[in-house]
Amino acid sequence: MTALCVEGLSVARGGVPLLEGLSFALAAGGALVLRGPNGIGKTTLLRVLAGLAPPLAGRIAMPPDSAAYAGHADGIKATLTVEENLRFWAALYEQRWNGEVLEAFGLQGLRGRPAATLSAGQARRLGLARLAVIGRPILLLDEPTVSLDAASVKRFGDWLRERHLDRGGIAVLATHVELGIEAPQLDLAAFRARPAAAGASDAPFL
Ligand SMILES: Nc1ncnc2c1ncn2[C@@H]1O[C@H](COP(=O)(O)OP(=O)(O)OP(=O)(O)O)[C@@H](O)[C@H]1O
Repeated sequence: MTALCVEGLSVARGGVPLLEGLSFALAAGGALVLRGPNGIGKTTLLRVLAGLAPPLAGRIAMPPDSAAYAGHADGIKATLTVEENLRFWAALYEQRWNGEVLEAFGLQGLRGRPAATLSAGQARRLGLARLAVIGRPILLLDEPTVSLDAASVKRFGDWLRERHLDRGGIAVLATHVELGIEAPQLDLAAFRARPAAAGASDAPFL
């Protein structure tokens, strides 16, 4: 059964430690909402969990090839249509194509449109629909509802609850928006990295 376990994790950005001593565990069906002010390190943490950047310290345990990160860049191929993009991703991840995803993300009327012509919210819906076709059980979601209207937020929340979490998926989300899922919140302010202790630098040699 899929699980995500984080122990004593510290992360840095641009060489600057941001968060330290993070531990949490999620079993199948579990979700966690990351909270904290701008710049605390939510994106950095999600990228480290996704394996896109190395941790400073600590351990991340999950089954191999089980996570997908969805960040600010939607990763959409502009010259392909909406449906071609989704079929491309499904094939890349060796998943069976199922056209139901178009309806689940409100894309059926846009299936033949070149992705380059989508509005910001429509492109975001396509980027989120990617998550539904690649079949990864652990979703790492960075502000997934940016640019979405209220109906699209609800549609995504419903999909996440009914089609992902209720089927044993896991999600870690940075979001300020209510998605209608039951999830504990982790306030990252409590894990802000302390400045290096006095005397720890090599200033005497400068
Ligand atoms: N390329 C970079 N090089 C150095 N520092 C960076 C870089 N990108 C971001 N930072 C800094 O790293 C810190 C953490 O950024 P991060 O994007 O993880 O925060 P966040 O909690 O996701 O913020 P927000 O809520 O604004 O999206 C911030 O202080 C930011 O200014």
